[in-house]
Amino acid sequence: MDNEQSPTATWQAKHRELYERATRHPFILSIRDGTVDFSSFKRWLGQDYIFVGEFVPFVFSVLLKSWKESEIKSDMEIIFGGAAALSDELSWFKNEASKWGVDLCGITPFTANTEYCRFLQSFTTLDINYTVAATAFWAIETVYQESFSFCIEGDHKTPTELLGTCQRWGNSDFGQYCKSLQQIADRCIKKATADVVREAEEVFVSVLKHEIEFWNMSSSE
Ligand SMILES: Cc1ncc(CN)c(N)n1
Repeated sequence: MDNEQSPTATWQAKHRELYERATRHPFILSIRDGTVDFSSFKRWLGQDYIFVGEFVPFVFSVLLKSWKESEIKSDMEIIFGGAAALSDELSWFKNEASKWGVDLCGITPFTANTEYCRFLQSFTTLDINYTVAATAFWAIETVYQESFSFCIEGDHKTPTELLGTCQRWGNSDFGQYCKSLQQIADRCIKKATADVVREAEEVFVSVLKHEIEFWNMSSSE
């Protein structure tokens, strides 16, 4: 990052309590300390497969906004890299579901998931600008990166069966990708009007709240 303050880092600090609840949720802590209930993990797996199905059009809508609104060519390359990886991600979910005996066809989304997916859909309209959408995209990916990387850092007791899942979002390449998304969001926010900056911050907070609800849904009966 350059010497100037990063707006997204400022928001991470300002909303620290919420940020911690999203990235250090009891569900994640239970994976890290090895006490996770595998039925919760299976619930998360099925629900997240549905979520990723909705995340695909969201990411492509960010890509389209970047093509239309960004003067920096590399933004599109970074976002397209993320979009292209989702095909592999959906295959990973199918493979993982068959390993765990989760029937992906028979899954009904829970309320928290439906509401998060509706939130994602709201970004696909043309009136949401690139700055706001790029902020949401960075925040969504970063919560997973910070959560799952914590499960494979230091003195963890993550069950062997879950290491692949944690590595999927916790690996350093994914971390680097999230940093690139953060740089995109920061650059856009620094140039945006006060109204857009306010909207982007609200969206950041909304992502954190949706992520917390998503973890709650996964870990509760
Ligand atoms: C709920 C949720 N948030 C984030 C991600 C990471 N793309 C995900 N797969 N699911």
